[in-house]
Amino acid sequence: MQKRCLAILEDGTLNKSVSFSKEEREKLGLRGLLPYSVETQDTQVQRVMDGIRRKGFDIERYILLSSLQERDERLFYKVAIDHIEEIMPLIYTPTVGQASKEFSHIFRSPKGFYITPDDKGDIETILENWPENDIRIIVITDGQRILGLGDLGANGMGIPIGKLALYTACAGIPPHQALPVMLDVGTNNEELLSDPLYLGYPHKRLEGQAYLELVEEFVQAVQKKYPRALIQFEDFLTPNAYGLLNTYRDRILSFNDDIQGTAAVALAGVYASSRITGRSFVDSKVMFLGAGSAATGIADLMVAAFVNEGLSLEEARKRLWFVDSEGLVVASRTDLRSHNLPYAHEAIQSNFIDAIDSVQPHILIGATGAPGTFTQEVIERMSVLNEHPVIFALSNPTSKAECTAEQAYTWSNGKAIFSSGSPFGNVNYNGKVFRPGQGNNAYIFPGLGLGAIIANASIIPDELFLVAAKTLAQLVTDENLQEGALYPRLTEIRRLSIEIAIAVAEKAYKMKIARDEKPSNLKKYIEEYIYHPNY
Ligand SMILES: NC(=O)c1ccc[n+]([C@@H]2O[C@H](COP(=O)([O-])OP(=O)(O)OC[C@H]3O[C@@H](n4cnc5c(N)ncnc54)[C@H](O)[C@@H]3O)[C@@H](O)[C@H]2O)c1
Ligand SMILES: O=C(O)C[C@H](O)C(=O)O
Ligand SMILES: [Mg+2]
Repeated sequence: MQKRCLAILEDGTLNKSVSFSKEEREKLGLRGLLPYSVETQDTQVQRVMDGIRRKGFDIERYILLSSLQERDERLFYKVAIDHIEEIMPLIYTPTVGQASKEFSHIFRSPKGFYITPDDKGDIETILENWPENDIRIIVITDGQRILGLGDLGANGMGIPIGKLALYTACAGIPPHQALPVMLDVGTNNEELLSDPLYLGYPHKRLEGQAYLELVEEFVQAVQKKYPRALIQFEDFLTPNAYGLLNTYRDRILSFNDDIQGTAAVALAGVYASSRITGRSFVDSKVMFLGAGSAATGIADLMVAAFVNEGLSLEEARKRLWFVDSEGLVVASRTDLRSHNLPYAHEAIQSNFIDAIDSVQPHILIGATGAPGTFTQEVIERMSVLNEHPVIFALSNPTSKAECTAEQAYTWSNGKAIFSSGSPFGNVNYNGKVFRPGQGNNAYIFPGLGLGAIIANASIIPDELFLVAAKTLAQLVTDENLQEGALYPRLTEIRRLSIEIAIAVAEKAYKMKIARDEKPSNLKKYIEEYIYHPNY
């Protein structure tokens, strides 16, 4: 039955507030419930932007936007799409980091789906409580490694909510087809456990077999109710991130964004950097600071890319070097995890600076969660070794970046080609304005996910990440590079995501992993599928 009167204004998917026309007000029983003026959606966008700009703190802006998302979904997405450069840092990194830390304190009304160990055996049943029947994309976290902020338990729900808002804003996934999931298995964060307002399962983390069984039960429930849904694993602690990736990558439509999405965005940036440095990718030597899931994910995709260009596996791996909190990753070390072993070269263990001197990398990629680790000495060494050192400070949020954009440009005398996981504003150095690109998986996952959904792929093999990386790199313009950015402007993100989606879907059809027939006009099909927030 069609909703009427207040029920319409209280339904965020139907509400358009003062944009209801006089005729609609008459027909829907809204006369008397709204002020006189009938406004366009653009005028409402203006009012929201004024409200955002009037606030003193980003966390208040986050709360305002979160309430808007509930109250008037289309207006929320219209604001996000039309002002993406201003809004993305408020609904995503860095503000989503702070919002996650404070989640239990700023909580107003629930969004998304929660699973705890108490739900064991019932997940299929409780999933029936979710009102939508056609979920296409799920972002799930267990909150144990939220950005570089550590174990935030159930407070980590901010991340799936934020990632899915980007799926809609950046790639047009219809919001009712997206499901944020918190796998709340407890937290080992004592501060949260002793916080009387903490909303999560107030116990130490479930681990081992019981944990894996809960994930498996969830995956099976999803397969049953939402067999087309793509599951994106997000912000799991590295051992679980790899464990779950290895369990599910060849079995279901899924990927780990921190390992694989990050890999594609970094590889795209590295490809684009060749056009400035003049050094081809295949001749590049890369040093990673940090040897966790993000850095190793990048290296693994780079190996696949090198091998595609004709190198042997061994030659490929030899171009990639890691330094972690214990120093250079070398074969003689006994503390390494299995994902490090392919990159544990025969060399003498050393500290970071000595490793730079001995390896002489062209590209430096930080994924440590440890701020300030790209010191002046590090940037200066890289600048002595390279005319244009390529520097990625990927750790999020901004407070965890290995260095700031300003430091990278200043310490390299304006020579660095710099990208960061969280946004930095333009930097004026010696009269030249640099626009640092944002090396964040947000350039990849929306388009990749859209492509996988469109093809209804059965799995997401590395080839799909490679094609996404190549497509993104090709979309970087000379103008972007002249500004100093290895990535296009975010204002282009919807167009970029569609290009990535087309390339990914095409590849899926070619590899015969698509479960749906290829439409006669793929681009038109995608354009008809995607969500537009206009009233
Ligand atoms: N930009 C992006 O798109 C993106 C994507 C994924 C992850 N990240 C960021 O990457 C960071 C790391 O994530 P992860 O999942 O790889 O974490 P992780 O815990 O798996 O890895 C961290 C690594 O950094 C090393 N490390 C820590 N402190 C160090 C120090 N002072 N010196 C040298 N090495 C140090 C650790 O030894 C470990 O190898 C996080 O801050 C996350 O936000 C960014
Ligand atoms: O969430 C982000 O901004 C990127 C990435 O997935 C991360 O975990 O840091
Ligand atoms: Mg992440």
